[in-house]
Amino acid sequence: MIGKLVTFEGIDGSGKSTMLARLQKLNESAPLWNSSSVETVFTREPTKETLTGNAVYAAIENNVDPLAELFLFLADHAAHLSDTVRPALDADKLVISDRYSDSRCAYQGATLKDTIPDAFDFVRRLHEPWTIKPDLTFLFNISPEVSCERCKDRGARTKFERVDFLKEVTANFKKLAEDEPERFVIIDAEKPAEKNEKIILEKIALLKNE
Ligand SMILES: Nc1ncnc2c1ncn2[C@@H]1O[C@H](COP(=O)(O)OP(=O)(O)O)[C@@H](O)[C@H]1O
Ligand SMILES: Cc1cn([C@H]2C[C@H](O)[C@@H](COP(=O)(O)OP(=O)(O)O)O2)c(=O)[nH]c1=O
Repeated sequence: MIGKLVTFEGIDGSGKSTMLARLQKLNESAPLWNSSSVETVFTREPTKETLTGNAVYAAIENNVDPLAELFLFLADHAAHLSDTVRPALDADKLVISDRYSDSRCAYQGATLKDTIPDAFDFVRRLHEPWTIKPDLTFLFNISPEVSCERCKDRGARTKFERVDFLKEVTANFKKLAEDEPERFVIIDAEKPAEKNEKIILEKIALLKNE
């Protein structure tokens, strides 16, 4: 495996999809990786229009048992690795994923905290034997209040978009970033996207030379 894996993490409405779309557009005119635009793969978790991704969205909408939900998210991660991430890395590509394993530690670490002892660590350890670790993770940091304000027009799209819950998720993301400071870059996601795009492009350029 010789490509590089970059992930975007953060609570709902922190601007991850907006940034991914900006980079995708930029990549069409000025390739981010090597000489051709096809050498960067833009992807996401939960995956879209796949068997496992559809199962995850159905689980979120139907309030299934949180442990069952975790395993659906994990199944989607396994399928994402084998269908998209591993083949792209094997072909020396840059992979940029909107959400990845840290979302599980942060969100399911919170949904399971009253049912599983040390849920955060349990979720992290479930990934370890088989996941592919990102080379670089941008953590889009906004307050849960701003997040909910930005998401208010999404209707009942996800049950996770509540200030008290997002505070716990934020604390879990913070813990992940503290544990691996060399992998994480914290982005002030309340700042304009243009400014953050510049920071992200600079870090990706550095990664290319590693
Ligand atoms: N840097 C920013 N400043 C202000 N608003 C932003 C910024 N980035 C994104 N937004 C807006 O916030 C909302 C949520 O952004 P989105 O990219 O969908 O977040 P996410 O993918 O993290 O859920 C959208 O309406 C988007 O236009
Ligand atoms: C990938 C992932 C997402 N989620 C949650 C975060 C979102 O609230 C929801 C749907 O993800 P997503 O569609 O990426 O939402 P957003 O665009 O708001 O970032 O699923 C988890 O709880 N665990 C996970 O492992």
